[in-house]
Order: sequence, then C-alpha cells, then structure tokens
Amino acid sequence: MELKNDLILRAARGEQTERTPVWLMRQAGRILPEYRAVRSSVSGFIELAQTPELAAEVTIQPVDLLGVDAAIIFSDILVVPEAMGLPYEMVEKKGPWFPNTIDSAADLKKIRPADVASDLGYVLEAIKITKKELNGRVPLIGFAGAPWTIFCYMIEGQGSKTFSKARRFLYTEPALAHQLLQMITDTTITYLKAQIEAGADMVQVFDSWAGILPDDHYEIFALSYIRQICEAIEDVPVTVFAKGAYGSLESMGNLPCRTIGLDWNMDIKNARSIIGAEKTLQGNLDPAVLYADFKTIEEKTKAMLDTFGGEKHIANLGHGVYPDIKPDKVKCFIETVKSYSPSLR
Ligand SMILES: Cc1c2[nH]c(c1CCC(=O)O)Cc1[nH]c(c(CCC(=O)O)c1C)Cc1[nH]c(c(CCC(=O)O)c1C)Cc1[nH]c(c(C)c1CCC(=O)O)C2
Repeated sequence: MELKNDLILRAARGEQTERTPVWLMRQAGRILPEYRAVRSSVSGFIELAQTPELAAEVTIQPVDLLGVDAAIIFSDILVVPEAMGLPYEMVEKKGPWFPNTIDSAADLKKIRPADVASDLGYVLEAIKITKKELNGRVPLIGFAGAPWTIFCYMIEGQGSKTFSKARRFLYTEPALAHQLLQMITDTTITYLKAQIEAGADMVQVFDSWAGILPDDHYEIFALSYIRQICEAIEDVPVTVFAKGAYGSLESMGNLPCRTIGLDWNMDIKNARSIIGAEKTLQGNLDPAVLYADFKTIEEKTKAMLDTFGGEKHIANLGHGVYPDIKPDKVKCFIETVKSYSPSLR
C-alpha cells in the first residue's frame, strides 16, 4: 500500500520535506471524547487494548479528528511484562499495578521470554486491521518500552517517584539485573520485528524513567540494551525517547537509530550540538503549553519550530499529552505546525 502522506518517514530518514510532520505522544486516548465513548463500551483499558477492532478504531481517531501525520498503535508498554509472565491491572485514577513482581533469582525463574505470536498476537492483529483501515493515509508507528523502563515496573510493580527498589536492585543484584534486562531486550526485539512485519512503518522506544538513573548506570543498564534493539531493527526508522537522559545525549547521538526524542526540559540548540547534525530530532513543546490560550500556543509552537529549523525535525510534545487537555488546543498546535513550518524551508 502506497502512503499518501509519508512526511514523517522522510523526516526520520533525514530527507527534505515540504513542512514539518507532527503527531503527539499519547494522542490515542483520553483527550478525545470519542475515545472515552469506545472505552466505556468495554470493561476497561486492558479489554480495549486486547480487542483488535476497537484498538484499531481508537488508533485512527486522532488521524480523523486531529489531523496528525502519523497514527500510533493503541496498546501499552506493559503488554511486554504481561507476555513474559507478569500480568498487570490498570487501576482507575492510579495507573498500572502488578500483583507479582521480581525480587530474586527464584522470581526470575517464574518468567520467560514472550512467545510474541501467541502472547501478543492481539497487538499484531490490531496493527494489521489499522493498516487496512488507514488505507495509506498516514504511516503507523509501532512501539515498545525500553528495557530499563519495563524493568522498573517488573521490580517495583507500580509507578513510583523514586523507583528506589529498581535502583537498589542494580547495586544489590547486578548480575540478575542484567539477566532480566537481557530477557526483556530479546522479547522486545522479537516484538518490534513482529510489529514491523504486521505493518508498522516506524517504531519508537519509550524510556520514560531514563531520568532517574545516574549517567554511568544509564549507560550500563539502559543504553547498552537500547543499542541492541537499534542494531536489530534494520528495516524501518527507529526513534529513541529517553525522558530526562540529559547526561547521555552524546551517547544517544551514537546510537544506530534515526531519531532522538527530546523532552521539554532539553535545550534544543544544546541537544543538537551534542547529538550532531545527522539525526532527526523529535519534540519538544512543554505539554502544559496546551493549557494556555490559543495565541500563546501559537507563539510557543512557532518559537519551537524556529529553534529546530526546517530540517530533520518531527514536531511533538516533550512527553505525552495530558488527559485533561482540550482537543481544540491540540488542534491549534497541529495547525500551527502545518501552516508555519513551510516558511522555514
Ligand atoms: C510509562 C508508560 C506507560 N505506557 C506508555 C508509557 C511510555 C510513555 C510515557 O512515558 O507516557 C506508553 C503508552 N500508553 C498508551 C499508549 C498508546 C498510544 C499513544 O496514543 O501514544 C502508549 C504509547 C496507552 C495508554 N496507557 C494508559 C492509558 C490510560 C488508560 C485509560 O484509558 O484509562 C492509555 C490510553 C495507562 C498507563 N500506562 C502506563 C501508565 C503509567 C498508565 C497510567 C497513567 C495514565 O493513565 O497515563 C505505562
């Protein structure tokens, strides 16, 4: 199927584009009343994610309703630990919760590399349906959590301000930590390859908890595994988004991936000079700007676009869109990128 809009793929490959492509992390979700309607027709997030027809429907909603230049498959990074043997629940207003966690060598024996085709077949099916229904309108992004972020949930069992249990494990059980990280990495590689095989046009790796590790640990326990993933994925552009990895930008510039995502606290010019001219950068408007009035959103978006310049940039927020943002404000951001960015060429 020929893509009618391949701006994001060309930008990721470093090619010139007529304008800057734009999408939002977490665009498929609660900001849209149409999403909430579909979600309330099932028991909750997990059933929605496991029902391929419905997952495809909410994946496509932001393309139809917001005008983004890419869809991202509706799923979650936590389907990977689940497929490895640690089921999770999504607790209303609190977030994910794992009844069982990893704390010892004995716990590690209870989990396994996922059998992607059967354990995660529902995601692959959702990708196939989405590709068909998108009918080439925009590319589809596949994704997975980075091994370090998945490790955090498998050890901690829930979100945390400090992830001190996960970080303690790196000091008390480094060999076990590497064993677990390698198992997550192997599963993630198989999973991302299967997503590409099913139709994903590019993939993003989310390292949401990168920022809690000191630089030396980030290199040893996080980046080395991300590097394996980047090396294994050859057919489509890979984006690495490591939130808060300020001290590791230089190493990230050396990853064999096409795009680096910047969070909103990363200085664009500084990041560009550290990462170098070759890679595409993605981001990085402060998600809270979308609480402001339309005029402020336009100004802040234009300023961001000016700083990135008209090449090798994919416009996005610096993290996922907050669930209580009004869709009209998101549209203002998207429309500003579309109307203003041609002037930067
Ligand atoms: C850390 C992380 C998770 N999930 C994800 C990350 C990495 C990105 C980031 O840092 O934001 C990634 C994710 N989660 C979801 C997507 C879907 C695609 C998209 O639109 O980006 C993606 C890419 C759906 C979701 N994942 C979740 C929802 C909300 C569930 C609902 O509908 O109630 C959605 C739409 C739940 C979730 N899932 C997770 C948490 C902490 C929570 C609870 C907090 C929250 O609600 O945002 C884990």
